[in-house]
Amino acid sequence: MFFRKKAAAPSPARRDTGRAVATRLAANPQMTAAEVSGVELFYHLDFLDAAQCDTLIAMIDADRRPSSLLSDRPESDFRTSESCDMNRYAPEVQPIDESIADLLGLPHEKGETMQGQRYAPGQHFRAHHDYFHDTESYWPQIQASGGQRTWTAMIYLNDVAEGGETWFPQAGFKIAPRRGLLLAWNNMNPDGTPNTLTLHEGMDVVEGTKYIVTKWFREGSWLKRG
Ligand SMILES: O=C(O)CCC(=O)C(=O)O
Ligand SMILES: [Fe+2]
Repeated sequence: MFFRKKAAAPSPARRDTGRAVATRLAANPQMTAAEVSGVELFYHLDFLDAAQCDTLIAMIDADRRPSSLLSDRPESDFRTSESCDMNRYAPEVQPIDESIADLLGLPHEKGETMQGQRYAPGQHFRAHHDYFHDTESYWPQIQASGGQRTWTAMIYLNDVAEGGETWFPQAGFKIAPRRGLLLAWNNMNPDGTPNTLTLHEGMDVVEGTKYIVTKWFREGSWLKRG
């Protein structure tokens, strides 16, 4: 009898989603594929205009609360930003929410509620994976709410005077906040297993305030049908 750490099982559904989204993004002339090793990562320099960014920033400022962390071992210094949920049916949010899903070619039902995030100087989100770990106690609840996360889309709502870069230390990629820029990456490997190289960090803001929105997509439907 051998006892060894269970390897993640390949997933044809996640593999197919990964391929379909990457093919769609690669075919979009407004998207650029980032030169990184081992992670599928694309960006769009001007996904939102200044007025859309300002609207979302005002909503985040009005509704922010300390960010939370889904983990069996939360650390107090790990994610020090503030967050809020962006109601997908709010008239200012809905067109943006749907345009992100359309950009990736995913049904909006697979998208979690868009999250607004605000980082003051000294605040950060330490290195983490966006995918869920099937060894954590939250896993059954994740499976019941659409399963594993596949793609992440993030939009920077403003320029930041210093700091606040998003850093992928293992893939060797770092990008500074730039108003309106959308970054999207596949959290899975080509075979549909979690890609450890997607480890990333929201680095400390040094000067200014950083505002972003993040949209995580699940393999199944996150939205409950009523
Ligand atoms: O703030 C950043 O640059 C990264 C945010 C992030 O990783 C997330 O929201 O999952
Ligand atoms: Fe993340």
